[in-house]
This record gives sequence, C-alpha cells and structure tokens, in this order.
Amino acid sequence: MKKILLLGSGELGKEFVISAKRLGCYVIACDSYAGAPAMQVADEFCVFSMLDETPLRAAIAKYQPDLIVPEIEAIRTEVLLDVEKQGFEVIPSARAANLTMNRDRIRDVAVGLGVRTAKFSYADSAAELLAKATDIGFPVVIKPVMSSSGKGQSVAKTAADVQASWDYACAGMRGDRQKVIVEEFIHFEYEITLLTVRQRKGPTLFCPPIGHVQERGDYQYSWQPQGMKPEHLSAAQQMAEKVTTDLGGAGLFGVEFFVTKDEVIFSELSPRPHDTGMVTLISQNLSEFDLHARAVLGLPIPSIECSEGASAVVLADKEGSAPTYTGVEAALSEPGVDVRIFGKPSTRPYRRMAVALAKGLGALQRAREAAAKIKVVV
Ligand SMILES: Nc1ncnc2c1ncn2[C@@H]1O[C@H](COP(=O)(O)OP(=O)(O)OP(=O)(O)O)[C@@H](O)[C@H]1O
Ligand SMILES: NCC(=O)N[C@@H]1O[C@H](COP(=O)([O-])[O-])[C@@H](O)[C@H]1O
Ligand SMILES: [Mg+2]
Repeated sequence: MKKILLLGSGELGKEFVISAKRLGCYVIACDSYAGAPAMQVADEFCVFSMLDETPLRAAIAKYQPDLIVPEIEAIRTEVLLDVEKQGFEVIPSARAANLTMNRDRIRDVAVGLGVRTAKFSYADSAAELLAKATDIGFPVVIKPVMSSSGKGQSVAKTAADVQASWDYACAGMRGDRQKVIVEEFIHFEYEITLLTVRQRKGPTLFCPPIGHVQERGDYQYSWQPQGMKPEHLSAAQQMAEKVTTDLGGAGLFGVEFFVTKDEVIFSELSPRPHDTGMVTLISQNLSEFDLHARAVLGLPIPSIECSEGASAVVLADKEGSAPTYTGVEAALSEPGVDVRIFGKPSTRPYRRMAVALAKGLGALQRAREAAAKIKVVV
C-alpha cells in the first residue's frame, strides 16, 4: 500500500483521492483550510499553508510518504526540490512543480525546446509593462507570473489600460515575485487541453483533445472530443510530448493550446489533472484522475476510451459559509446527466462549487442546462 501526501485538497484532489483509494492507497490530504474537498475522502488530513517552509517540511518528515502529489501550484517548491534529493518522490518531479509555479520559468523552457508560443515579454513595473506591451502591440494579455485560475489576469486594449492591468495583476498575485508576463492576444478559433500521460513503463499516451471556454481567465465549460485537423492534433501531441519529456517523471499533465486557422500555439501546462479535464469523469472509461493514479503508481493503462461528453461549472455569486444547493433534483432528472458537488465549506464570488456532467448527443448543451439549474445558497 502506497502512502500519498497530497499537497492541495480542492475538487481535483478529491477525485484523485477517490481514484487512488480505489487502488488501495493511503492518502493524507493537506490544504490551508479545514474541510477542504479532498480531506472529506482521505484517510487523514493536515491543515497548513503549503507556501510555508516549516510546516511543509514537518508534514513530509511526519508522514514519510512514498509519493508527494502536488494538487495546486502555490507550494514552497524549493522544499520539494530539496526533499527529492533526500530520496522522497515528487509527482511528476520537483522540477516540474517548481517550473510550472512560475509562468516565466515554464515559458522559457518551452521556448528553449523550440515550441511555438504567443509573442511575450516580462515586466516588473508599470512603466516597463507599458514599454513591453507597446513593443508587442495591443491588445495584450497580462498575467502575474505566479497565479492560476485567471487570478490577476486582464486584457489591455490600449496604452490607457496598462496601469489598471498592472494594479489588478499586483492585487491578484500570490507568492513573492512582483512580475507579470505580457502576451500577444491570440485570436484563436478554439482552445484545447491535451491530457498527456507519462507512464513509468510504456509510451506517453494522449486523451482525445478537450475543447473549453473560459471567462475571466477561468474555465466555464468543456467538452470532449474536440474535433481537430489531423495535422493540428499531431502538432499539439508533438509539442506536449517534447515539454512533458523535458519535465520528466510519471503522471498526467494538462497541456493547453490555442488553435488558429493555420497553427497550434502552446500556452501553458499543469503537471497534474486539469480543471477542464473534469469532463473525463463522464466521457472516458478512465477519468483523468484514474489515469494520474495509475501512472504515478506504475499500473498499466491498456486503453483510453472516449465518447461524447461535457462539463459545466456551478459558481457561487457571493461570500458566505455552509452553502446548500437547490436544483440538484431538476438537474439529475435528465438522462445521462450527473453532478459533482465539491463540498467547499465557504463561498466567494465566482468560486467553483460544483460541476454538471453530461454524456451522449448534445452533451454540451445538456451539461450547461443542468449547471444553470443548480444554485448555491448561502
Ligand atoms: N495570449 C492569449 N491570447 C488570448 N487569450 C488568452 C491568452 N492567454 C490566456 N488567454 C485566455 O485566458 C485563459 C486563462 O489563461 P491561462 O491558462 O494562462 O491562465 P491560468 O490562470 O493559468 O488558468 P488555469 O490555472 O485555470 O489554467 C486561457 O485559457 C485563454 O482563454
Ligand atoms: N485551475 C486550477 C484549479 O482548478 N484548481 C483546483 O481548484 C482548487 C482551488 O479551488 P478554490 O480556489 O475554490 O479553493 C484546487 O485545489 C484545485 O482542485
Ligand atoms: Mg490555463
């Protein structure tokens, strides 16, 4: 039985714990607040800020896990680099966790590998941001180098927007680096997440591409499979293989691409299950969480089967605690529809609280209709 220390206990971690426990693992779920989704299904839990070196080291020393599995980006990843040297195993690797926590570091790796990205630059002041944005050409997308789920992200349409974008990025930044990435705005036809599985034994596997739509830099709904021109799919797979091979280790990655009429552009990647990949809870024989669990445990993945499916998020609209949910009965009365309520103990505007899933013909519309029926009450 493998002992897993899960760093981050949100909705993605909760499904991962269920998958890992079904395969006989013992899981200690960690996060900065009590009652986090994954803690509700784990064997033990531990509450501390994973950005703090001391409690993070203490948890690793106390539990002596076989595997350390990061579930969020905001972790004191220097500690992971250090404990990996001492012989602990970090999934997929401490380097992957460290690089992907910093948009600039992973972007520099991708560029070094010759992977196509949007034009971009970095800035550490409003004045520098204005100069870099002007060089690239408006509109530009601005994101803190340390953030996720769209936090601190905005689009500057003209020079007049730059100061507001800088202030917004500074307010949404986490971690200790006051730095942003400024990117050319890509007018893509669609965007995808390519779930990519690195196995301990065996070749890298790809799930059929997942299409998704984002608002405020955060995912709203996703579907699988997203139809792609064969040459675009193979370009995306080649880039995903290149970057994940460089990062190394075993596990599932969510590799994000923009697809324009003529080309595929790498955006970023998560060295762990991806929020848009929650669709695989209904569309695949093995969900992205099952695949991550099998890959990290070195278990076989003989085939990945997919049929049409979709997911749509249920968001909170205000701050509160002990939420309840209405409309679940109405949502579930449709055939082929399912719901996952994460069980987060508190709400804030736009916090993702649940997801509706649908399979079969018209899955996307039915998932969105089901999500719209569910209301978060606080
Ligand atoms: N250069 C760009 N051009 C056009 N749209 C963009 C660009 N960069 C980001 N976006 C849009 O914003 C979304 C979020 O961006 P990105 O994935 O970089 O942020 P994130 O905070 O890391 O999100 P997550 O943590 O949920 O993956 C993208 O999926 C895309 O819809
Ligand atoms: N795009 C990354 C992502 O979706 N991460 C997921 O959201 C949780 C945080 O949610 P919270 O902010 O509501 O606590 C994380 O723990 C993870 O499960
Ligand atoms: Mg993203």
